[in-house]
Amino acid sequence: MHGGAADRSGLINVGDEVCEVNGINVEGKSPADVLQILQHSEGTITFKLIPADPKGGARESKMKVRAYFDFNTDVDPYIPCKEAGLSFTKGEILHIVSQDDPYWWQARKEGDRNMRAGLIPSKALQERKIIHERLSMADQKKKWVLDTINGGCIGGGGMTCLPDRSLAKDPLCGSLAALNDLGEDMASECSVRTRVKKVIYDAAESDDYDREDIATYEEVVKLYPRPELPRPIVLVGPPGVGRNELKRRIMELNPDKYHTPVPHTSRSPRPGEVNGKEYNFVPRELMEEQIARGEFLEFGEYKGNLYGTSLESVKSIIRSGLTCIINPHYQALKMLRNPDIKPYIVYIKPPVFDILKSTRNAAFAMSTFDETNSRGFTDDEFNEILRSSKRIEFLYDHWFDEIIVNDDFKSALEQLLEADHKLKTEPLWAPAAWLQ
Ligand SMILES: Nc1ncnc2c1ncn2[C@@H]1O[C@H](COP(=O)(O)OP(=O)(O)OP(=O)(O)O)[C@@H](O)[C@H]1O
Repeated sequence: MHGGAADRSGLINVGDEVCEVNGINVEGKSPADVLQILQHSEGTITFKLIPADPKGGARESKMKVRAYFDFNTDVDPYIPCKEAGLSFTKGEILHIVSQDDPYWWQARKEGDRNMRAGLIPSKALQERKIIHERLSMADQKKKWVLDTINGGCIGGGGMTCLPDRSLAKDPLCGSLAALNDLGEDMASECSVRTRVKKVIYDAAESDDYDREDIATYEEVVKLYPRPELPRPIVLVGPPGVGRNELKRRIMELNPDKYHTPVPHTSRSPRPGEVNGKEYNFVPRELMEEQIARGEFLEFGEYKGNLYGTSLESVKSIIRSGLTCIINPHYQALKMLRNPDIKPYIVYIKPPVFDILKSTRNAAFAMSTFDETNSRGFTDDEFNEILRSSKRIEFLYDHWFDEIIVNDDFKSALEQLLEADHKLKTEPLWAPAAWLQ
């Protein structure tokens, strides 16, 4: 292990061949056999080695990654040696020091310079675990449907059938509970979708595509602030959580610093509307062509007219040296997260139901689920906000640079201003791919 006793002694190197341990010939023996001998040895241990080519010694890798999952060495059923494992939580930065083994990499936590390296699952191993997890979940759902039908639970005498939640305890099924909740959410979403939005946006990519992505590790580097090209702030969150209000207020506080792109529309200007101010008015055919070419971050149709935000409008604000602030539909994240834009993604999270309801009611907040915006939120709508927040977190939380809980509005705004200050003054971890 990097940083372990053998490594620190400087006497044993990667590639050395072990011939004898305490005088016992171990040629042809497996590593497990040699470990047995070591476990039964006391005091000084003597190795007889054939040294590897001194010039061919393994160099410590400099790769840093952000972990996109939690790993707990105490509960992992596959780790060859629990004591040698390195537990971590989602979002932590790990310094990968060795990828020699295809299944178990060696890593240190960023900043822990003196710490001995520990074993972590390799990308390939973690991907296999996730695929296994998804397959067992699909099997479980199939089994549940069959059991339900065979057991006569559908319409059967008031009996309630629920999927077996105990599976969530299996370490390989760690996110099963989240997925089950999600399944229920999707079913219940249908019942709440009676709302009419002012503008219904569609993004080019679908959620299902994103769910196919297997998030394990992402190589990261420190990105230094460039005042001439400020990174845009992207506010994501469930509809109705308050992203628009936060964007409006931050721009009101600093009109010379923050800008938001002017949306495009295919509808004709109304009296008094100026092209490039309220909207960029474009002919429908042109907007359709631009959408087909993938030039729109998000788009949708409302009352026969197209509306959307173009990628170019975001880029032109960045080039002007102003901080672009946008609150797109969460499906636009995939398109935004690229080296040209380098977004700083802030997730606006709703507080728990009681606080969500009391803060919004106290502020006489207007429901964004109501087309006329003339009434408060209903309990169903608060629940819908919470349900869609769970869904967004499940799909995209590994991309969030910052999470702000929007309970008290003033404090949420302060946190957003602090986040922007950090963005402008500190080097922050970002995907290495953005610099290549
Ligand atoms: N922390 C808060 N406390 C009280 N009211 C709030 C808070 N945050 C937002 N609101 C109010 O909630 C309502 C909805 O906010 P907003 O329009 O910003 O939501 P949104 O996330 O942009 O939703 P949509 O994407 O559906 O337009 C507004 O009336 C806003 O003033």
